[in-house]
Amino acid sequence: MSKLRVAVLGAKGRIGSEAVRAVEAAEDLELVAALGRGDSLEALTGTGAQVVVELTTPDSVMDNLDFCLRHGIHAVVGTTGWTDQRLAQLTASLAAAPGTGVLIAPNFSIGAVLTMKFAEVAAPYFESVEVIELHHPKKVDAPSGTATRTAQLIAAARQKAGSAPQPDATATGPDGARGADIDGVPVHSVRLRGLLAHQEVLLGGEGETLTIRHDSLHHSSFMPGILLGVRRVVDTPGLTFGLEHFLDLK
Ligand SMILES: NC(=O)C1=CN([C@@H]2O[C@H](COP(=O)(O)OP(=O)(O)OC[C@H]3O[C@@H](n4cnc5c(N)ncnc54)[C@H](O)[C@@H]3O)[C@@H](O)[C@H]2O)C=CC1
Ligand SMILES: O=C(O)C1=N[C@H](C(=O)O)C[C@H](O)C1
Repeated sequence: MSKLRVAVLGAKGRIGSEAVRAVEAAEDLELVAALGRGDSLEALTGTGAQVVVELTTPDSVMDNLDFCLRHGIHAVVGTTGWTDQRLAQLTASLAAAPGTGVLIAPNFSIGAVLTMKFAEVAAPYFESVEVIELHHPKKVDAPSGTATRTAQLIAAARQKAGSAPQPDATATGPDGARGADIDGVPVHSVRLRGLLAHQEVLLGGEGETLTIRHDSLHHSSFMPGILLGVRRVVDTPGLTFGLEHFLDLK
């Protein structure tokens, strides 16, 4: 059986360099390009890449995906910065590229995907829900893509269940003291030397709390999810948002 031809964008970055090693080590995949900032995307067509793993920056991802879709190259995207407007733009580009698949995964680690799922299930059962994400200090975006997605899932689950607004008597204090408001869910971002990627979802009800915590201790935690995405995206045209769809968790 012929190997799937894979390219990595952001190949010199923290997660991109780990992805290069993971693709090289996979027997059913062939790494055909490992591109960094400034490298020409023409290498993708020149090498016949079938799938791109996009691990760059929010300011690069849209142009890179535009190139991929114009050339019928599938994409597995870990880069953050996904707004409704960007998703609408991508959906329009995908409509003009029938048969091409894009997976956007806010988080590729199984534990983080399960954290999001557990939080979504638990959220309607508690009065209060807040998210704390903790990352290394070189991260450029806040809140993290994972925390943003977690808060959106929590808010949607609470709205569906008819949950009341969260209790919060805060009337004074500096801006930001209560975190970012993502669909009514407070999200707090910590940037700390020594950390990699961590998240806690705190839920509170009458006389009890529940804490759901996940820790990515090494970039290797994201690799099985990336490889799963590469193998599945080629048979999944259109936009898939969230690795849970490839884990049969939805
Ligand atoms: N979904 C997930 O599970 C994960 C997502 N991420 C996300 O992946 C992205 C990258 O994270 P890190 O590796 O920590 O950042 P990083 O800054 O270490 O790496 C990004 C790399 O992309 C390169 N780059 C920028 N524009 C480029 C372009 N147009 N073409 C090719 N390369 C380009 C940069 O020069 C840099 O080497 C971030 O958005 C981060 O949040 C990170 C870890 C896990
Ligand atoms: O920048 C990171 O490191 C990470 N980014 C993703 C995010 O913003 O959620 C995934 C993970 O948290 C690591």
